[in-house]
Amino acid sequence: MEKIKVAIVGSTGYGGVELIRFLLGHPRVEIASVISASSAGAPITEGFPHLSNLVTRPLDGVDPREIAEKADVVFTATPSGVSGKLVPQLLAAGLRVIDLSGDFRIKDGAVYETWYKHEAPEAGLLEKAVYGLSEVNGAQVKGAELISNPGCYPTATLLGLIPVLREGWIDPGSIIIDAKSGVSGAGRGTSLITHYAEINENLKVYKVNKHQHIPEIEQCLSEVAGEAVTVTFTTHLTPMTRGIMSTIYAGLKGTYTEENLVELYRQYYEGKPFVRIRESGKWPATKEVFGSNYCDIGFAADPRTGRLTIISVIDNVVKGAAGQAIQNLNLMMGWDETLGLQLSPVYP
Ligand SMILES: NC(=O)C1=CN([C@@H]2O[C@H](COP(=O)(O)OP(=O)(O)OC[C@H]3O[C@@H](n4cnc5c(N)ncnc54)[C@H](OP(=O)(O)O)[C@@H]3O)[C@@H](O)[C@H]2O)C=CC1
Ligand SMILES: CC(=O)N[C@@H](CCC(=O)OP(=O)(O)O)C(=O)O
Repeated sequence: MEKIKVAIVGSTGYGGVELIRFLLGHPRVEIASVISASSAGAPITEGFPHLSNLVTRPLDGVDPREIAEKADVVFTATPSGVSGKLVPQLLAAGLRVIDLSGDFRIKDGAVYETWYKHEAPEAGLLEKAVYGLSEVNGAQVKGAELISNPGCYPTATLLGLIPVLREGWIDPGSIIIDAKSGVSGAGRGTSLITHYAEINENLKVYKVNKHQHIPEIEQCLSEVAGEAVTVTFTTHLTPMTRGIMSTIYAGLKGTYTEENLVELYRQYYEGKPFVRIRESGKWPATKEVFGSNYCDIGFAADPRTGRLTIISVIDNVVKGAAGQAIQNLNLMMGWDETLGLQLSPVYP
């Protein structure tokens, strides 16, 4: 079977290393270049012995022309601010790009600058970038030149909310999202907040009303609802390595049972292999998706308060980053979207 060649910039970060893990098992992909800004020339196995005998080529430097000579598609698993400057050069060199950062997700540059606190990429590229929420935007992803991979919290939250919002079953002004993440969501760099002694046996709230994923969630929900939607979104850091649980509350506009919700979601996600809907009264846990590309969703509808609770879980490094990026590569190329991603969650 003919293979395409891919390169990974930021291959020494959590997202990059996870891309390598899945792409090594992808039947239609050859990893042509693993790239590092700080360790070019060194073998990747120096920092990641678990890749011994699996990735034998040394790390390449960040040179868009060289990358274009080796590869057809490049993943940029680079920090926000870095992607915004690098991606235009990669596109100009003729590459197709799947960017994992937040730099191309927000269509309005001024909104981006308010939340990310640095300069937005050029407006034309923000317009061109396809927001790669695979289950929702798969048709636009096909053939795209630049895919902006969604954030980890937005992935769990939007997949949990879109069907019920689109159907008009909830009040768009009533949405509250309470989300928790494992520490790998913060990337591989060390910081006091993710230091073992600070997070072990601890639960921390952070970036209250200031999280950079708020405008991304609101942008997508507003498109779905056809009106401006604002949300209350609170993030927590938990003492686990991987996993996101997004617990979402909204006021119901009618009397809907959990059975109605299960049916609605199963219909909406029919033919979408990575979204699994729990039956009534069963709620998903982060361990049930650990190491996999699944998003599992469950519900509780409370007739006493008229409120709906949606619980949506993903592995932040997989469905929240590298896995969805590969799903988007598959959709971009017109392949079966599960190629290279058919791993069950790790248990126990
Ligand atoms: N971790 C997660 O769960 C998620 C992460 N993301 C986003 O994906 C991106 C990658 O995240 P993650 O892997 O966790 O981050 P990490 O901090 O673990 O890795 C980022 C990598 O980027 C590389 N890098 C840094 N500066 C440059 C530069 N100037 N040019 C080229 N490469 C550079 C670094 O490697 P080196 O110095 O070797 O080049 C580093 O390994 C980020 O934008 C993040 O916000 C999105 C969803 C979820
Ligand atoms: C636990 C943790 O710190 N998570 C990070 C997720 C960041 C991320 O994924 O960055 P993007 O904006 O590129 O999506 C955070 O809350 O900022």
